[in-house]
Amino acid sequence: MIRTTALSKVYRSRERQVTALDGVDLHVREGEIFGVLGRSGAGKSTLIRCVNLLERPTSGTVEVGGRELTSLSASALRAERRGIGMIFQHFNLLSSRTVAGNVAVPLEIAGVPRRDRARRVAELLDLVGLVEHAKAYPAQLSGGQKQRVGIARALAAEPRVLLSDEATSALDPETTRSILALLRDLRDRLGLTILLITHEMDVVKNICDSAALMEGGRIVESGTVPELLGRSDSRLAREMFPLGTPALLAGRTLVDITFRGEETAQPFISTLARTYNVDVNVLGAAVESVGGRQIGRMRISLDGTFEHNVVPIGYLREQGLQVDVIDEAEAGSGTEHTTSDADVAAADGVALAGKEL
Ligand SMILES: Nc1ncnc2c1ncn2[C@@H]1O[C@H](COP(=O)(O)OP(=O)(O)OP(=O)(O)O)[C@@H](O)[C@H]1O
Repeated sequence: MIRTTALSKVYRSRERQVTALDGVDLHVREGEIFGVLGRSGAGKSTLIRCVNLLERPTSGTVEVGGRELTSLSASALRAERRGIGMIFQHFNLLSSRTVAGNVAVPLEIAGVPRRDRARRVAELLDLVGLVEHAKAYPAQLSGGQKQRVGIARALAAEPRVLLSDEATSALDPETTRSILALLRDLRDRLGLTILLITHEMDVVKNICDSAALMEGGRIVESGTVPELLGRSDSRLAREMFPLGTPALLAGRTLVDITFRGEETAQPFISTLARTYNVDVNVLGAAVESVGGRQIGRMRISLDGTFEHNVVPIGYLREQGLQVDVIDEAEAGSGTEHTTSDADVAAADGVALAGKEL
């Protein structure tokens, strides 16, 4: 649905030049929610602004819905942009207009007749749960309500694509969750494709089907969340589902289990303990339930050395779980044999807390 090819953007001023994008190949599939993560200055805003050509790339191409935007005339580009809505961190609402008045702006620009406009605005406010606030002014709204107005306005022209530029960064965690739930619901109901940029790992973890990590104007890692989880070297997966540095325990085997939605670990762990009569300790888990399916990682320790546990580990692998046995090279400094399982569990915690890049 969205494809950028070898996208580059160089900002030049008299004193210096900055390469904000350096050959970005991005592919967002139709109907997915795709999150781009990265530290400040990584190039995220430039990328999203290049997708609807608010910013002209220095080189490379941008395709949205099969049309190459970079080759369109100004008027054809204006028409294509109607199919791309955008929401912003600071909402960008007109303070002198009511909620309904703000949502009506794109319809007025598109020349929609007054009666149709009123009907469409009512539908949009219903969609975002703001019917009762139609006559309120932005100053009378909470941050979450303002962002709902921003979302309704972005959807006014019935776009197929929604771009979100740090849309929840100015909101508290609970409001963030409700806005993310709204975005997911809108994607499901309207079949939207959503590209969002964020510096919050929790946003990606909560709603994204796919994610990319940007650094220095490049995409250094990308894939669907299950694909990323399947890569042992994925930084995004480690940040999303952190288990901490493993600490080896004398006479026990440490194992990391990754499950990607097709299976859940817990029933297998119980079966494992019963069938093979092994003592299993869960040392840490970073698990999220997405659409009724569990994805995440879990660290367990099994009684005995690796040689003693070849069969139970084989059993876990046969269940379709990704199983990584941790050896000394990967373990952290806590390898003293006095470390107890309880210490390790306390150190790892059940890592569900928010994490920022
Ligand atoms: N209009 C501009 N003129 C010159 N340099 C710019 C301009 N916009 C961005 N840059 C530079 O391009 C680089 C990427 O900036 P960009 O805003 O895309 O990063 P970002 O990942 O979105 O960061 P943030 O999360 O802080 O917004 C930075 O070095 C920034 O200083």
